[in-house]
Amino acid sequence: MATPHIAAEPGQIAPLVLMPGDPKRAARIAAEHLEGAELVSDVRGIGCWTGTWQGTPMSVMASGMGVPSVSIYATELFRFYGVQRIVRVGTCGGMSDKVAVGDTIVATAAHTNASLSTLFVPGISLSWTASYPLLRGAMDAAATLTDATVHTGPVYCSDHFYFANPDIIGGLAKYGTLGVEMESAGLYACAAAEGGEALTVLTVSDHLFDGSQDMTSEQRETLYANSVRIAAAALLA
Ligand SMILES: O=P(O)(O)O[C@H]1O[C@H](CO)[C@@H](O)[C@H]1O
Ligand SMILES: O=c1cc[nH]c(=O)[nH]1
Repeated sequence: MATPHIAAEPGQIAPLVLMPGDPKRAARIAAEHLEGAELVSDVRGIGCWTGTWQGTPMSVMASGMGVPSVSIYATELFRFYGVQRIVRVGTCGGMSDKVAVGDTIVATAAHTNASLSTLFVPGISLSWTASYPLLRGAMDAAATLTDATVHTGPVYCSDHFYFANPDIIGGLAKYGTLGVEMESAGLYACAAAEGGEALTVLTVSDHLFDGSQDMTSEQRETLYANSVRIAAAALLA
């Protein structure tokens, strides 16, 4: 049975899902990395392809931008399609001197200004964290990549792309936050709520402290090779 946002029939989406934000990146990943990829849903232009990765069924589906969007897709995948693991393959802005444009960040946790941290348990601001088995699988894979610079640590999942308050960015950077993006907390929250597993792997596409090496929109769509390799290995771990 289809959901309001996904047209696939039960069984057409694999238990393992790669989830970029950008629908065009999803199409590219499916075309370049999945064998026998078939489009199984295209509601609102959010394509979902299912094929195999090294013989194991895997799907690629975009999340769109922001916590509300990723929360809809992640919830419907976990709750109605039997999805067990979702790994986001995204981009982020660097907000630490330790990371450079082109590096990869594996997000162990997600700070957020989104309301969902305080929606679930009255009086408590919940911490959103990655699934440990996925995190371990990602780092085992990262250790084999000699051409990748991979960092682990918390990221900031922001509800605002253009509202880069210097006090917030500076404060989060002081406490070891590596990058800013817009979906990880929503994904981790939905995994926690639905009993699934989730991880976020990010390519640093620009840097908040030094914009000289920032990627173009085309580079953000296409330069994800290390993130995809790490994300797929995590799904298969
Ligand atoms: O490149 P994606 O995966 O979309 O991720 C980042 O890019 C978008 C903002 O440009 C937000 O979705 C942010 O999280
Ligand atoms: O959300 C995002 C994504 C990439 N770069 C940013 O600065 N923010």
